[in-house]
Amino acid sequence: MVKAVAIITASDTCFKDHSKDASGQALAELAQKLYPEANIHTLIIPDERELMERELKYYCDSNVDLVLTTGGTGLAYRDVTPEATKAVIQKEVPAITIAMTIESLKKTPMAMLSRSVAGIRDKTLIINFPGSKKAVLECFEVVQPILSHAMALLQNDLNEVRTIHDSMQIGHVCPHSSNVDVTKVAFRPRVSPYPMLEMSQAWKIVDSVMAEWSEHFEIVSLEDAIGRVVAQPLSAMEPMPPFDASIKDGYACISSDGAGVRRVRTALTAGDAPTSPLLHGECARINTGAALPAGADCVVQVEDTKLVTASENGQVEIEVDILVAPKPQQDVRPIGFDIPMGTVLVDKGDVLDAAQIGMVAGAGYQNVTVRAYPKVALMSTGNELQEPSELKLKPAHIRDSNRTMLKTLLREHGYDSIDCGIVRDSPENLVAAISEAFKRADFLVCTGGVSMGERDLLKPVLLKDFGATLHFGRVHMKPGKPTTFATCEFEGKTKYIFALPGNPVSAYVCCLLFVIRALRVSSGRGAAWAKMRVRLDGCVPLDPRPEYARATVRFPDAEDMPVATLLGNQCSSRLLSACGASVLLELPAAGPVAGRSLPSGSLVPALITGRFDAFRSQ
Ligand SMILES: Nc1nc2c(c(=O)[nH]1)N[C@H]1C(S)=C(S)[C@@H](COP(=O)(O)OP(=O)(O)OC[C@H]3O[C@@H](n4cnc5c(N)ncnc54)[C@H](O)[C@@H]3O)O[C@H]1N2
Ligand code: MOO
Ligand SMILES: [Mg+2]
Repeated sequence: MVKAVAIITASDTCFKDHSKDASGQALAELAQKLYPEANIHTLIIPDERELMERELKYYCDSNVDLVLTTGGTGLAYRDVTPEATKAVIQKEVPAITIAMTIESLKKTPMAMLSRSVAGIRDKTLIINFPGSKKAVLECFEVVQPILSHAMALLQNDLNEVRTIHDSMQIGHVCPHSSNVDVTKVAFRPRVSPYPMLEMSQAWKIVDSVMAEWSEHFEIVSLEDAIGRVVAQPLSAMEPMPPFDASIKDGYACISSDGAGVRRVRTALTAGDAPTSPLLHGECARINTGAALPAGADCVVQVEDTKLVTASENGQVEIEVDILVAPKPQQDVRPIGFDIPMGTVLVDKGDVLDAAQIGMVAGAGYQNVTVRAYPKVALMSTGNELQEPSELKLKPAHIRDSNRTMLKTLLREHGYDSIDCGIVRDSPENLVAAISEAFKRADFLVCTGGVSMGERDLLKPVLLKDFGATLHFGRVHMKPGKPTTFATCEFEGKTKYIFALPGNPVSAYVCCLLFVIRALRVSSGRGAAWAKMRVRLDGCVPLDPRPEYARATVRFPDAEDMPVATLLGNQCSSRLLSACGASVLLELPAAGPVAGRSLPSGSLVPALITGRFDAFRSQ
């Protein structure tokens, strides 16, 4: 267990201006990612041997597990980090720096000029890294696989050491190995072998894998086209309006007649076909949307007229007075005013909304060709699960809430799914059910069985039985840490697997953040959720992992920021914390300061994943 890591930057330049310390910053981020629960201490000192020795001793004697230095390893006069390190270590571990050098030499012969040292003082491992960010990133990748084992050896953690040795015997140590023997529970890895990716990396992977999705098309009726992505443009085959139409209820006139009394020749309501042309001195009573008679070039609204004579029974207007001289084209929509013929009504890539669908319907289309959605299969895994409809709960059982939730969540975002039921936690059951799901769908979204328990079999089954490529198996996020994304070839087709954690809130959040994102990318829509900044209306404790906290939002005043209220306890099992959520607050990780919280009034980014008609606040 790594509780504390220290990063020391040795550089005269960075000591004067801390903002220049890119390599120390990079090391701190890498260490935090690898050991999210650890305290990370950072320090910048000038290239002074005595100072370096003092700080190395201080951290080692304070029981820091790992000290990583950056800088001062070269040939310059003031480069003294290796000398200081040699002075404090009791045993050198030369192969660590040899491995780093071998790897760096593949990139640049300059690696020959690094004099890095690695060694141990009591129970602390010290490693010198070069002073550039690029070199730090490359060298860290080299040493990362041995760090946890080295820590376990130094801390005399016999269990951990034995597990790693055993798993080396049976081939467990490679994170993406398919050689996983799920029958040997004692030899299962006790530390997750899956690298913990940052959210941004995980999203990048999802986006790039889904970008490979081959486009398919389907024809759907306009009524089913809401939210779909247009694959073939549609153009107006006729102008809108198809005739000169009145914009007002009034009288169609000849503008050159000016103001004055007119004989009311006829009455035209919407849908009436005009008969003979108007003559000078005449007008036609007309309604909004009706076609103007030939000869008329303007409409005078009824408010600007006065009755002069009418039939005795009041049924017929005979003469009206036009009080204001009209202008040509006044209150007339000429042919094609709204949509000229040939206008592109919807273009390739448009995401259809109700207005577009109405416009296309108005142009005479009944169907539209859109990007096909992937077929999605939904499956819950777990020996403890019962169908929600079962009347009585068996001992230690719960009803499956995830499947119904995910089905409706997907539907809310426009995606149908195929129900593949509940699958029990055994390799045979999982293999049979996953094969069946692959026959029916392109995407498999399943929940449960992705963490560290001996019944968490999804990852080994995907790797061993389906030869899947695991793109990631852990993400630095809460909730959803063990979220898994894999692809595999099945009967000549690529299948996309989102194995979400079983905890209902984790399944909910990860469906929004990964599955819906992937569905959007694969159907040609933008990946990202719209974001806004909100003001917290209470103090919010921070988790060691970056957190997607569920909250409602209110808009107190047009001038003010929207205000977010957390939906109670954010425990991953408590689905109440997602009920009525309008947003997922993007809370930062607490970082090295344990117990850190954001004070009330802090501004945080929020992903808009829900509606704003939330009914609850707790
Ligand atoms: N030793 C460790 N244990 C756990 C870790 C870890 O890192 N080390 N991670 C925790 C985290 S974080 C999560 S999230 C969960 C993920 O668990 P799994 O994906 O393996 O899911 P299960 O173990 O099958 O179930 C977890 C939880 O959720 C309930 N569940 C499962 N399916 C459903 C469903 N369809 N409807 C309702 N509730 C469901 C299940 O009963 C469990 O309570 O692992 C932690 N453990
Ligand atoms: O990541 Mo888990 O989803 O915290 O409970
Ligand atoms: Mg589990």
